Amino acid sequence: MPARNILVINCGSSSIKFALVNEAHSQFALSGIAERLGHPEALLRWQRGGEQDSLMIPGADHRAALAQLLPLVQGAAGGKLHGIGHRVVHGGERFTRAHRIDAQVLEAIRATAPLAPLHNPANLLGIEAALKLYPTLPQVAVFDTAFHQTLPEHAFRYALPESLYREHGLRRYGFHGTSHRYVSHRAAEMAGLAFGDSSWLSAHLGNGCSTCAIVNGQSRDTSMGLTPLEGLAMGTRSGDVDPNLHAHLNRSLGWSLERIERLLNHESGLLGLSGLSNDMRSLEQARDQGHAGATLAIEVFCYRLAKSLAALSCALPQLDGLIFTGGIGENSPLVRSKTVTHLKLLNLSLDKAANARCIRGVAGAIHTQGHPRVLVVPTNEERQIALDTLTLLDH
Ligand SMILES: Nc1ncnc2c1ncn2[C@@H]1O[C@H](COP(=O)(O)OP(=O)(O)O)[C@@H](O)[C@H]1O
Ligand SMILES: CC(=O)OP(=O)(O)O
Ligand SMILES: [Mg+2]
Repeated sequence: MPARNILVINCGSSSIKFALVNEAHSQFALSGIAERLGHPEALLRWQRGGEQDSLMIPGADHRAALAQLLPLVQGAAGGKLHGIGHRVVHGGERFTRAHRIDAQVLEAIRATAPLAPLHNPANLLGIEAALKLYPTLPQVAVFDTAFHQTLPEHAFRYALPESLYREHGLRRYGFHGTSHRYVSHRAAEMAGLAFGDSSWLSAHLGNGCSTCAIVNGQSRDTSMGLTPLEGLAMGTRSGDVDPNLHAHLNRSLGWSLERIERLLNHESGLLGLSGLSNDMRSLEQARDQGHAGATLAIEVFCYRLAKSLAALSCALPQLDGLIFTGGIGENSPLVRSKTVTHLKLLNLSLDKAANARCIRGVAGAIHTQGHPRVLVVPTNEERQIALDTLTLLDH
């Protein structure tokens, strides 16, 4: 049987990230992004075999952008596309693994939308547009939350009255599960350990950031909660704040819920602290030039990350290694070094040269000999989504 092609779609509110994944090749045949959807300056950018290209698609919505994508995808797949895998951020308690999309699954994703108002409605837009455009192709939903459904109750419950959990689903769900699962599996391979018999801490540091404790192949605790706002300081998200902040801003400044939601999701984190940028690359450059806001933003980011990792170590019987992944985790020796400096009580220590070497997709061990493993493992959510999609289509 020839190697199969899966189109992977990660739909945001104003963008669609996509990749054409072939089960036999680690490089994507095609990948790209359609961004600023709904705006006059909407743009489709893609790369294929080292070549980059772009096309203005003024005013295109999700469906129009997908319609533009299809010929590119079909061309790169040689006319042979086996299915579509969709990233869905929130699957609630219903989904513990990937599911073939049908009317019931769509309804369940819709029902979960109030728990992820920034993510699930966008994911649904992508799925509905793809179903209309490609009605005969099998389509699969792969959930960020699914991997975390193994959290024990003492880790997933908030200290709130039980009825809020039972009647309204208020609990910690966790996100980035596809990435934490992929990198911890790879880390076990790199270390020569069995995934089912090893314990890891993982830090996924992209625009959204989260940590996870993985024991014997299962997620046991994670830093994100009911929504992807809880936990670490991120690009534009605040992470943990005092729960009384909402009431305080409302009473003392008269801010509405919408205003507070915008503050915490879009104006905080690295951007809010630095007053400059949500992009770690820009902040590192500004820090080198003595920018006080950028310096503080990086310090807060790393300290909070270390604090979260130390807290999650409570969920581990032993530590077989700490994993760094995501755009920042894979590319910033500075963030890795500052974070590990706060974790001396976990006996962590980095090898300076190895830490400097692991950037731009280079995987490797960066710890000092005789200390617990620290690994840089490039994530590949698209590949994991494609593999989950193929596994489901095989059954
Ligand atoms: N060389 C680098 N040094 C520091 N940070 C980097 C570097 N390259 C990328 N990043 C950071 O990675 C983050 C984006 O991560 P990524 O995983 O691509 O995001 P997303 O969650 O959108 O997939 C940004 O903060 C970006 O600045
Ligand atoms: C769940 C989440 O935070 O996703 P992203 O990192 O793609 O924003
Ligand atoms: Mg990414």
